[in-house]
Amino acid sequence: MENVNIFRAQEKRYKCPGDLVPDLSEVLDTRDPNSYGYDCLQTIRPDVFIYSKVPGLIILRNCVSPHLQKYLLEEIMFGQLQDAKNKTNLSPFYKLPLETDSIWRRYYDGKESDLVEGIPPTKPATVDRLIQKKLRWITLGEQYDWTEKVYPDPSLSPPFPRTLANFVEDLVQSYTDYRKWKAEAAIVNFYSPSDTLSAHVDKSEEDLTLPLISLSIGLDCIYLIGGSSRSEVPMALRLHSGDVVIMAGPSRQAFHAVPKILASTTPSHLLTESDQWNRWIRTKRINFNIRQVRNS
Ligand SMILES: O=C(O)CCC(=O)C(=O)O
Ligand SMILES: [Fe+2]
Repeated sequence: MENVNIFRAQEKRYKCPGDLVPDLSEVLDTRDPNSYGYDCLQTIRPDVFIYSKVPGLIILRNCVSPHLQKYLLEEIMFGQLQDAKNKTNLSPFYKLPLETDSIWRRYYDGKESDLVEGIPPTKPATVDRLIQKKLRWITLGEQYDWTEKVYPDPSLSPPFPRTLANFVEDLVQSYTDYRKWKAEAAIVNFYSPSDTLSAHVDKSEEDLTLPLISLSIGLDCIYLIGGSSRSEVPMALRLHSGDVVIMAGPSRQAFHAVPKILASTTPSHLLTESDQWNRWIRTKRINFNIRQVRNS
């Protein structure tokens, strides 16, 4: 029988309020050769690792260049977030201004105290609160429906952003056996230091053997990944800005979670001359979680 408490105990172990740091002594950090479990890592190319305890998982250390990290963040905030076709967790609850008057644009231009009307019974909220706290995800390409847990008719979806697709398709081709893998949908997760993502398996895609690829930008996090049930003890991995994880093979259907975002770990290359940008990025981890949805 599944003992859900085994995974949950590890989530509890790392989860702690905001700026506090949990005990990292059993967390694998690919940037620290003295860290726990480092000797179990196998280097298959410089900066590319596999880990015997999680078959199929590929860790690409520092794989997204600083330039591309910034480009992807700017494209999300100044581009995709302004387009009503890309759904966010806020879409059903607020009358969001879009295009050049988007909540991001207002925030960025110093109008963070502006109120945005809620769709009743949701109360209005300031632009600052929406950007800093309430925006948790946006979908790109095929728009996953979180309520029905399905991907609706693809002909209604906006196209998948090309730069991001080219980048991850090359990685999947280089490091897995899937030569024709296509980026069709992404969930972009925004986390602040007190946010967590609880244990789950992503299983709405048609072919659950096709790899899933995940880019981390901004604050470091602790990422847990176990096996096919919550009874297996997960490994804890510290992910840094620029790291990529490919969940291929058995790891594609493994339980995983993000119990902790580590405050004050933003790399300086993500800062700009804008105070508003810096105030936002200093307290965020942004995860691009990319899938092929359809059977090839
Ligand atoms: O934030 C992460 O690294 C993982 C996100 C995730 O598992 C998901 O979006 O399904
Ligand atoms: Fe996931």
